Amino acid sequence: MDEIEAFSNYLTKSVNRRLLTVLSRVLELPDDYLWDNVQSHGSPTGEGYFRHALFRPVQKQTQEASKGLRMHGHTDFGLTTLLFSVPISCLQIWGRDEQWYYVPYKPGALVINIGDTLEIVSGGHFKATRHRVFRPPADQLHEERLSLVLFNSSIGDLRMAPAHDSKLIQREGCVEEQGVYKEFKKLTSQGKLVPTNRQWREIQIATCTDPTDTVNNRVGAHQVLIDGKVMHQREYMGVKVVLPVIFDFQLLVFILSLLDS
Ligand SMILES: O=C(O)CCC(=O)C(=O)O
Ligand SMILES: [Fe+2]
Repeated sequence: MDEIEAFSNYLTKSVNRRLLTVLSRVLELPDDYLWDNVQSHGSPTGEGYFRHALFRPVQKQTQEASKGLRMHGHTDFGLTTLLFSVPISCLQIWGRDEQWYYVPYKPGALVINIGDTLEIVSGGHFKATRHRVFRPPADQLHEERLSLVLFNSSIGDLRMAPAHDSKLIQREGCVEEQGVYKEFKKLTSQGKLVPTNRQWREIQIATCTDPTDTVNNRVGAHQVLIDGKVMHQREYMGVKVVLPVIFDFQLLVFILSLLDS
């Protein structure tokens, strides 16, 4: 336990703090701005957590119900997420060309996701990383996968808002046309309160949808068609969150091959 605590402390107070320094500098804020004003403190991970999970290969029935999906496309709620690069490829990110890509394995590397809070604090200059967990390529389907993730959380009572002290935001304004920032902006411009970091975090964790739920994971339930693309749509506290599913032809071929065998 002591070792885990020391490791969490190191990841949060050394690695993440330096990361927040770099991100503060990009926003032309004092070096410790994000660490002092947004990062949650009080324990090794503040209100965030360090998660260690070992995933076993999934059974055929689960594989078919989930269509290979292990976690829906989403953005993390907080400031930054630190994921340890692992040799079993499951983590995917959404590319600018609107395709999902496996994050390549780099021994000893950390994968850093930008979370919703950081997107909003940065006035949309940083985009929250859209990612999902998907079945690995065929040659890794029977392997166990270790997932080590540090979620850096932001101060629970804080309402999410752009850092108006940022010289970058003062000079260039906010980037309003995308992501969760756009939805938050809509609420504030209607004079409504946006959720606090704690509310945003808790509702997302509590209502996380199950990829094997064949009742809700279909168009007309949790999914909608936008410009011919299948999107996963949820609403949390008046904030609409729409994330891509897309139809995967490789997957169709894979399922048909399972039915054949
Ligand atoms: O297990 C992983 O690689 C990522 C998990 C994840 O994205 C999450 O828990 O938010
Ligand atoms: Fe995530």
